[in-house]
Amino acid sequence: MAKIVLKDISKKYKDETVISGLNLTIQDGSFTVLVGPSGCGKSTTLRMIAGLEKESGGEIWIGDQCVNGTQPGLRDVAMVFQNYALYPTMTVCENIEFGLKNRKVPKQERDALVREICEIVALTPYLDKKPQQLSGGQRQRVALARAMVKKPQVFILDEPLSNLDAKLRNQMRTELIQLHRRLGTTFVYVTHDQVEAMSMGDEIVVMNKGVIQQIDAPMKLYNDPDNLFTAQFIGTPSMNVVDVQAVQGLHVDTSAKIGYVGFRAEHVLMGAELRSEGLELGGEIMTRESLGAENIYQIRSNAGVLFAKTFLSSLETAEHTKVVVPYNRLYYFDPDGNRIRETMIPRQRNLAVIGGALK
Ligand SMILES: Nc1ncnc2c1ncn2[C@@H]1O[C@H](COP(=O)(O)OP(=O)(O)OP(=O)(O)O)[C@@H](O)[C@H]1O
Repeated sequence: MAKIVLKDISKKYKDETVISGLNLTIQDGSFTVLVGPSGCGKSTTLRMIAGLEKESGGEIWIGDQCVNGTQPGLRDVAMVFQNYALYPTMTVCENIEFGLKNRKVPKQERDALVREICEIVALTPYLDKKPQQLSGGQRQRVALARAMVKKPQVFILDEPLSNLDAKLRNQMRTELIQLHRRLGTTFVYVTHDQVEAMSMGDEIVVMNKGVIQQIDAPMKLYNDPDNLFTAQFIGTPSMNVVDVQAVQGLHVDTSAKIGYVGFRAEHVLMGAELRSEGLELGGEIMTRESLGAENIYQIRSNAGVLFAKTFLSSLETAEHTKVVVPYNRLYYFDPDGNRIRETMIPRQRNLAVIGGALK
């Protein structure tokens, strides 16, 4: 087990800086997920920790060792990738023990290790099979087992589930969470899928354009985002955000300049739930997505398309509707997208209106 510390890390490819001034501490034994849109620098960060990519500046510490310049094989880190990279001509057993053989681990010890690990990842019945005789999930387990026999201080997983179908992906997520609990080793996991990040990580690092936006536990990110990027990246549907210019009658006590007002779809009140205090908007219901107990509506308002989520019985599409968001459910951001936390509920407790007069 080991804590990982990245100090002022930068990475350039030729003239292009893809990461600059990145500082990150990954706690010993945590399941830390790096998440962000494609190209934001997640894999590059991971590959620098593993030693597969050289940092252009800064220091990387694993445990009490600065590993700048240390070869990947000597970092006590095991990696699992999206493409399992198994040897097709070798059996499951041979694939798993390959690294041990290279390290000249005696046969008896090798056999015991392979048996132990295969029990954990439920591969014992498949030891003599070749990779092409296995399902995607089983192949991914072989890749995991191959990493596990090294008994590394740190597991690094780069989108390991993205080749699996939705059902198997769900199952493997649960298996990985259980595996992490069982091993107690530091897991660093990369995904572009915020749902995967939220369901697996105990600590989530949200990245955008090579810059860390926020590091927090999943629900803290969702309920208390530091900025517009995190607010809109985490959660489905995404947080509704309107330009403050589109809002009339909102009086907020704050010293900061408000640029945007945000609210979550599930905090939108409709029909019988409507109140006489809050942010009110009207519009046409464009679509209704029924999730069984809940409905998600896309509403076209004067301030753009907004989402509302409710357990109330269905409203019809094309219907004109009025909705209200209570003041204590509003998030405020400055014109640069930074969260404004020090706000007071509006002095005038009445309705503010989005998008001008209602029809
Ligand atoms: N070998 C390379 N040479 C030049 N540019 C690179 C190289 N590898 C990555 N990049 C650039 O660095 C940036 C970060 O890439 P990286 O693969 O880390 O992103 P990512 O967040 O993991 O994206 P994805 O989810 O698509 O894998 C991208 O703009 C990419 O084009």
